[in-house]
Amino acid sequence: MNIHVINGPNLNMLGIREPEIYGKETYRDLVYKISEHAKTHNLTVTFTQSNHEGVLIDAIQNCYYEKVDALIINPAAYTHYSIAIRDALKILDIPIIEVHLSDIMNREPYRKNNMISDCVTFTISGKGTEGYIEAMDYLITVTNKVETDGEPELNQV
Ligand SMILES: O=C1C[C@@](O)(C(=O)O)C[C@@H](O)[C@@H]1O
Repeated sequence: MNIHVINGPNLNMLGIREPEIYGKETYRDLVYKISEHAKTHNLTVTFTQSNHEGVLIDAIQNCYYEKVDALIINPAAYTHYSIAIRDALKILDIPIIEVHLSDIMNREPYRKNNMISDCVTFTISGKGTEGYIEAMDYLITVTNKVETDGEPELNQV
């Protein structure tokens, strides 16, 4: 399985940026953690981090062209107001897991506004960097289930 991981604005500043909210691990630590987990489970992961909305949209569209199997995305602040990112996610017909390091539903009221939650497979919020690992584990479980269960209606004689 080949998974793309997209992180939005200011997530490159993890470890420096409000560590009491987002933790002490850096973006580099996050990429390492995800990559190590991917290695042990035979997954291919690629990454995009950008502070620019258009770059994030290009990365989402690229998942379509590159035939990526699943997307893990933390659009950061764009979660709360980007119709353009919402529209781009609607293009994809693959599992999309939305991850937030912090618990966005229990912070400032404006973070409750979520433009993408109804376009994603599910949302993991408030689990720090472990949220990305949980998203990968979910994708592994779902993929194994599809492989094990097969497509019974096609196999029936
Ligand atoms: O930049 C971020 C990070 C965030 O997506 C998170 O991971 O907790 C939550 C957003 O509200 C915020 O703007």
